[in-house]
Amino acid sequence: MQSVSIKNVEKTFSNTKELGSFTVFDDISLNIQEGEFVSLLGPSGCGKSTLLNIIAGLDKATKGTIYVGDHLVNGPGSDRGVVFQEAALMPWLTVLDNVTFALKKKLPKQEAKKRAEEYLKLVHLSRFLDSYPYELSGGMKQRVSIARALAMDPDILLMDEPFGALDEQTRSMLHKELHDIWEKTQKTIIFVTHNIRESILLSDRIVLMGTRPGGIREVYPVSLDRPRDTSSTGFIQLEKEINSVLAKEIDKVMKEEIGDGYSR
Ligand SMILES: Nc1ncnc2c1ncn2[C@@H]1O[C@H](COP(=O)(O)OP(=O)(O)OP(=O)(O)O)[C@@H](O)[C@H]1O
Repeated sequence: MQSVSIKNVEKTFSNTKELGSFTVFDDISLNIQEGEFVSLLGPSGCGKSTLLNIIAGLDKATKGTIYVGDHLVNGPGSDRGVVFQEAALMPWLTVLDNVTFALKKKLPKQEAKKRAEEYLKLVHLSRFLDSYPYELSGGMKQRVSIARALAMDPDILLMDEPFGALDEQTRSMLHKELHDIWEKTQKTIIFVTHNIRESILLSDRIVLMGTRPGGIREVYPVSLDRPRDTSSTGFIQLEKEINSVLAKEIDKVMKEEIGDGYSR
């Protein structure tokens, strides 16, 4: 497994339609330990996905550096697997073939198939190997997408609101599955969300980001015992504490977007 070290990272988009040159955040530094589960939490537009994409190597920082272990990130790499909000499966391939597809580039066909089956078992989809994506629910598609990323055996799993489009029950089932997978595989996970509960349920640390100016507002270590109980005093207290800071950040965004007419 590997650590991730983010050093003085800035991201500016030049020539945006509305704002011209626009700096999303100007100086983000954060060290994530091997095997740690870290959530990036914050209001819409604060740059969570932008930061995740820079770590993934899908976007470039304007300034600063990212290291995975002692390796400088300058593009996508097999040490990092990404899971997005939409599963983006290949509709013409079965569940098994979707997971086997990329594996076949690095393993002989039979081995790739065996490995894909193993990871599909881990996400409880062994009965659906021959199904096509259109035959699956949203939660099942997301499980395929998690299996596909894990099967490549990356050191780091980067997840961008992976459960954001799912109903509450499915989301809660997948929280448990992801927790078990994380315990079993000991992967380093960076998880983007704007859901406070989700971040407390899953994380070792929660990094709260804000906007205008963009950056890290607070870092909350979560020391509650796992599996976490949403009705425990510690859970509720932390939820309240984070909510009071996040609500201020959201107000700032809403006032700026809607103007003086906005009130909570
Ligand atoms: N390619 C781009 N060109 C110009 N601006 C961009 C681009 N990508 C993102 N932005 C801007 O950067 C800011 C941060 O976007 P980002 O998607 O990272 O936010 P986020 O915190 O992930 O939001 P959400 O929770 O809504 O997904 C936004 O203001 C967005 O409009």
